Amino acid sequence: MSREISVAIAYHSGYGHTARQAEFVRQGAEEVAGTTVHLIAVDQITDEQWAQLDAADAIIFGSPTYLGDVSAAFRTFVEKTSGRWMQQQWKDKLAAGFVNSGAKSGDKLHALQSLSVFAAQHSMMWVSLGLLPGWNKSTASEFDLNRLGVWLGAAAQSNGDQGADAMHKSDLATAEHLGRRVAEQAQRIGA
Ligand SMILES: Cc1cc2nc3c(=O)[nH]c(=O)nc-3n(C[C@H](O)[C@H](O)[C@H](O)COP(=O)(O)O)c2cc1C
Repeated sequence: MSREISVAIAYHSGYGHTARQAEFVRQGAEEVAGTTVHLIAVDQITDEQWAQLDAADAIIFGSPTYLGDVSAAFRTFVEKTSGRWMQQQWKDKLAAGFVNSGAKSGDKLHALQSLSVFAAQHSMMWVSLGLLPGWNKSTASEFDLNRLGVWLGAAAQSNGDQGADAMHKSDLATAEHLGRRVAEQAQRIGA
């Protein structure tokens, strides 16, 4: 039997690509019965949304990769959590992350590692992607889930000359998978 849980997605997107990825994370979490999802753009965060973060069972963090790390706007949000960090207010909440970049690698693993260290500083419990890598055999397809072969979270690559509507189907399905997995884990831990 499902219980009521809440999953918050706290993300930044400068040009809309990571926002679209966040939408798919939301869809995935909403596929799990009993889950309420709050989608929060951290550069416009309101007091009500801070309260949603504080009340969430799980927070999924998302950022584009800018110069090999999370964006400055995401980092501003990170620093704004320091009061909560001092009180360890988010201790034992589930956490997970997703990142996006222009290049296939683009050093986005480093941005994802920043998200996981941020979660660890809050003593949160990190949920990995839970997928084997795709697109890594002669018979494989670029439309496999996890085509970019990341374990720590969900990754996406967005062509620099195209808008968010052209994002790769695999990356969006991988983002959806992450949202679903986090909500399932929140359900399981709460059971
Ligand atoms: C300031 C800046 C720095 C960037 N640095 C990187 C980078 O280090 N690696 C990379 O692959 N792409 C980099 N990009 C490309 C973005 O990661 C890419 O365009 C991404 O889709 C932007 O996401 P957004 O639309 O959510 O802001 C950079 C873009 C900007 C604007």
